[in-house]
Amino acid sequence: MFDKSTWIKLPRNVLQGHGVLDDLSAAVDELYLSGDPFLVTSPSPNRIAGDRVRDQFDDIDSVSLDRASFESVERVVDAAREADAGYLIALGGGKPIDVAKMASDRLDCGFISVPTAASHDGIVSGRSSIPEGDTRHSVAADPPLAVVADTELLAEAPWELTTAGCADIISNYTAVKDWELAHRLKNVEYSEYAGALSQMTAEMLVGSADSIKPGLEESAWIVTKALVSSGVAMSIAGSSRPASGAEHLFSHQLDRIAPGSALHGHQVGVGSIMTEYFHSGARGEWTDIRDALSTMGAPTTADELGIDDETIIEALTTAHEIRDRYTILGNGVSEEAAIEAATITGVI
Ligand SMILES: NC(=O)C1=CN([C@@H]2O[C@H](COP(=O)(O)OP(=O)(O)OC[C@H]3O[C@@H](n4cnc5c(N)ncnc54)[C@H](OP(=O)(O)O)[C@@H]3O)[C@@H](O)[C@H]2O)C=CC1
Ligand SMILES: O=C(CO)COP(=O)(O)O
Ligand SMILES: [Zn+2]
Repeated sequence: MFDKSTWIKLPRNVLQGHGVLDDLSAAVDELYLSGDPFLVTSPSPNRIAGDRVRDQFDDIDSVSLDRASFESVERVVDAAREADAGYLIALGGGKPIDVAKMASDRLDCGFISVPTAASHDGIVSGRSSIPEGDTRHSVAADPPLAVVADTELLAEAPWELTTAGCADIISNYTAVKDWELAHRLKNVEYSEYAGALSQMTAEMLVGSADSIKPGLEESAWIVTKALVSSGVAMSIAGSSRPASGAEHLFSHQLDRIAPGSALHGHQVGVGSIMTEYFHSGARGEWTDIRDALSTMGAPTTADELGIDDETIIEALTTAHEIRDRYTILGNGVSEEAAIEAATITGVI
């Protein structure tokens, strides 16, 4: 009997462009949602754009979060229930978006993604990434019903947030290699379509590197388009595999042992240089990854991340413990191998 089936969930409306934040309520109207919105944000996004969102709705309560955690999810669930909200609006970077994504799943309601930074590819994805103790959970959740990505707002965000988004996309190269490896060695389910889309997204971004410069709204446009496309690849796969391999395990481990040191995208970019070295050796393509990151102004060394060499090695040797996801790190790399990889690639 034929027993394959798939259910791909994608956003219904994706608005991207200059000033589209002011079309948020129109985009919501198109979704025929019932009830009032509830805004989930964090301090800077709230300061920058909170009122522009609130001004478009008659009745809207909000909560501002300092961090992504299961506690924050509970806080949003309780506050949204209290407000009898019909749906959530997530305004900010990856943290409020991930928290709102998971809370909307708990509340059985939809959410709208309104990124204020082109810093990560969770803007559209159907995954919510939440740390807990020594591990990190990549929880399945519905993707947003709509995405409203205002390139004027995104272009005004600190440039490092945009370079973090570029690096999150460039890391797709190694994420896809890890996924293919896990498919070959561990029979992990692989989607050709999602893998190809993820890789093509990285190639297109690297191909546009010359147009990605601070102060250009065009840069925010190119990077956001890539982030949306990468999120769609995750939604098609039903997992973060197309965009998260060993380089992400390394970054998640850094978040645990050196919290707040560097942006997610910057950490995965540096991780990707080293994991590409593990994949293809000293003469391999790690130099292409390093050069692409460097052209876009993203960090390529421990120094540029603001993280000391010992912490880099500790994260690299223990990254495989973060979660049950087979990658090129296998059951762990030795300290000597980690030092050699980090030294040859110039990370330390
Ligand atoms: N679910 C998924 O598929 C994915 C999830 N992620 C997750 O997303 C997170 C990383 O995203 P990231 O955006 O870096 O995290 P944050 O939401 O923490 O944002 C990074 C920083 O940027 C600030 N910020 C956001 N927008 C602006 C703006 N317009 N102007 C000035 N400052 C701004 C935030 O301020 P403030 O501190 O005030 O909030 C924060 O300090 C990680 O937790 C990662 O795991 C990443 C990729 C995919
Ligand atoms: O950051 C992500 C993809 O870029 C999400 O991946 P995780 O599932 O590793 O959190
Ligand atoms: Zn990422």
